[in-house]
Amino acid sequence: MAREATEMMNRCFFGGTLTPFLYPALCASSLASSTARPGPLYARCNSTITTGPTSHQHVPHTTHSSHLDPTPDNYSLTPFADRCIITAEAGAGGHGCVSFLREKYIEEGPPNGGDGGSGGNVYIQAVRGETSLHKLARRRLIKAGRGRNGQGKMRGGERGADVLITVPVGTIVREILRHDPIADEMAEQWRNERQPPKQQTEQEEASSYRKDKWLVFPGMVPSELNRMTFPVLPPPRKSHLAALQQEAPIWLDLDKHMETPLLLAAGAMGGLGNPHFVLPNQSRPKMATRGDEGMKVSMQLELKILADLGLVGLPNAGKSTLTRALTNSRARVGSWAFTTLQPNVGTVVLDDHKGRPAVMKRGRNGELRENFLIADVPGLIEDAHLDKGLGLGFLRHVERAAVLAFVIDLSAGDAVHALKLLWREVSEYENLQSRQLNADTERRMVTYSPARSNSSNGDTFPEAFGNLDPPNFDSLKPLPFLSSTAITSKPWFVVGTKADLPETQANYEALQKYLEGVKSGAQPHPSNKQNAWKYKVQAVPISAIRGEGVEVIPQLVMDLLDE
Ligand SMILES: Nc1nc2c(ncn2[C@@H]2O[C@H](COP(=O)(O)OP(=O)(O)OP(=O)(O)O)[C@@H](O)[C@H]2O)c(=O)[nH]1
Ligand SMILES: [Mg+2]
Repeated sequence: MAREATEMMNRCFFGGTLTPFLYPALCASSLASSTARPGPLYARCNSTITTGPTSHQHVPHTTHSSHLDPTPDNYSLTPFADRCIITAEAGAGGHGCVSFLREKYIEEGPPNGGDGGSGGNVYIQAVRGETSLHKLARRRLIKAGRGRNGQGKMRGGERGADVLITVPVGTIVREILRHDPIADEMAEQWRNERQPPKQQTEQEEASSYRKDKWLVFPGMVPSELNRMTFPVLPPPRKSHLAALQQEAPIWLDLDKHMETPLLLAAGAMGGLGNPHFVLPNQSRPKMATRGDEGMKVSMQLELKILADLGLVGLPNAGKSTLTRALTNSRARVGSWAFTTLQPNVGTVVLDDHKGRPAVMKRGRNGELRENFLIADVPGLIEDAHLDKGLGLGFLRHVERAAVLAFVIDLSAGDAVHALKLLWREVSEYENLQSRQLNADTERRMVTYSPARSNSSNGDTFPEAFGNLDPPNFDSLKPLPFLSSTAITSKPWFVVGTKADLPETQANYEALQKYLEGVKSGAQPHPSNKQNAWKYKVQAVPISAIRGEGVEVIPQLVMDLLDE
């Protein structure tokens, strides 16, 4: 019985986009030929076919709340943030140690101070379970552990603890600022090496005491310190892990679950113990170097939910009720505008072995899809693209949805007008995004100017090269751009909700007629854009509050995912 009904429903729905349960008059002829059984059909969300009130009957107003018609206080609210700025600081290195061997009969033993441990690394990983950036937004500074100092008896310091930043899948990471003391030092040294050699006195050759670099034997008096000669400072060092570090500036689009973390900032190197400074004339050096300071990277994190279906609609259209009807989510539902203040993500289970018809769909790598994600965002109002209402801030979550569903309240006036209004806001948002992308591209463009050749003056190449500034290799490479499909080229369909209310049928029919026109090209695409997707566009009438008509949506979404 259930199978027959579903088949018939599909035939009705996909053949002429008619629904026997909501608007029986529209489907009467096709039903008459396909079924001999009398009585209206009701297909509920859980696929049990029952008899219920017909469309002209009012929904009996009951005081009982249910999953689909909950009381306004029946919802779950999880903390949510989709943007934050964090500073990741790699661990500083531990200091080297000044120590000497002390044993019986060995009065003045050789130096045996260990090296400092290197600092901890900062990693990032996009994981499936995370849904929000609120935890990171609260922390702001994320610091890896400092390496421990070296100790006597040649004992090296322990490494600093690593930190792992876990973010939801769909997070975009952009570097804002970077402070890398070792890279700065290396650049400085590079420049100095290319300067014409100065006449240095022997006194200058040996480095002087630099408090930020040297650590001296405890108990040393200032006069002794002044008399001390310090060896030349060892060159700046980077940990071998720094080679795996993300290139500057960091620009990541973490749109897949990551099995292994990605290194953002490698920990700094520890200082050198006093055995490193033994010289022929100084067998007992009383100095060690301090550990390096860790690098700091400030980044902007932005979450753009990666849902398969994004719901776009005016406030109070019934988006959250539809999310509840399709999923187990407990999005807030209320009969006023802006009930939803933050995006809700629900998981639509395609086959939960409870009688819901299995929707067959294989993913890119051949595995059977068991579920898909649906993003319910706050309602859009007119001029949302000018940052009115809450729309603009949340449109980024539908921007990356594979399929868009325009949810339109059939009982709230002209549905075609509402659809055009929604499309206008969405396409304005898209224009805004492309303008921003162009500005970004311009900012990142590198103007190529060939190096001036001085060969006519008889200069040799290395000398001519020596006069140039150090090349900034990072700026020479084109940075990867975030690939995103234009919103207007995404497949979409319209969900006409509240079809259980009286006098919605004419509105639905007008909407259906308009969409036929769009599909055939008689009407312009509601976004007024050329090449916008319109091939299989259709409207689905539903009553989310009763869970009627919603069962066709999963199959529709799965079909459109291939587009
Ligand atoms: N009769 C009827 N009422 C519905 C239906 N769907 C939703 N409603 C009612 O419409 C009102 C608004 O529903 P919501 O789901 O909160 O609407 P929304 O689009 O999420 O609203 P915002 O979050 O404010 O944008 C609630 O009172 C629902 O009970 C439906 O199919 N039929
Ligand atoms: Mg809502």
